[in-house]
Amino acid sequence: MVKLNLSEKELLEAAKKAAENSYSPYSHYKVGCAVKTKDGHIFTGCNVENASYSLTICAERNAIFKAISEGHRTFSEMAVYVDSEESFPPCGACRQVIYEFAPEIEIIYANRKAIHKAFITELFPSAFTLKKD
Ligand SMILES: O=c1ccn([C@H]2C[C@H](O)[C@@H](CO)O2)c(=O)[nH]1
Ligand SMILES: [Zn+2]
Repeated sequence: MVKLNLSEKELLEAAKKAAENSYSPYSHYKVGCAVKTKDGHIFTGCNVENASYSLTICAERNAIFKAISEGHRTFSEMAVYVDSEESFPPCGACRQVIYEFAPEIEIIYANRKAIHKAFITELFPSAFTLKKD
């Protein structure tokens, strides 16, 4: 079990709260994510499912896209919470999106029983990138 500092605890609490808004009548996985921008704002997101399953958006991408849409592009921390007894790190699609905006970020991912931490570079080695303007 990893130890969290105060800022990380606050972020995980925000992710947990966001999971309460999860719309997941198909998988029943309630996922919440909170990202902190380098200037200290917290944005949250939950997973939103659809009867056409592939249209589902994960909590992580929802949180990041909300921040980007509000003009925030630099992130220092991310926490993901799933209201379940099993934990999973972000899916492949989310890893690609996280890497785009925060290639050095450490991700806290937790469930009802355990807390884990991993850098995006560990989860997503050899990332696909392009030169930016
Ligand atoms: O990184 C992930 C992986 C899955 N989910 C959601 C999508 C779907 O609603 C449910 C089961 O895949 O979990 C996330 O929110 N984040
Ligand atoms: Zn995902």
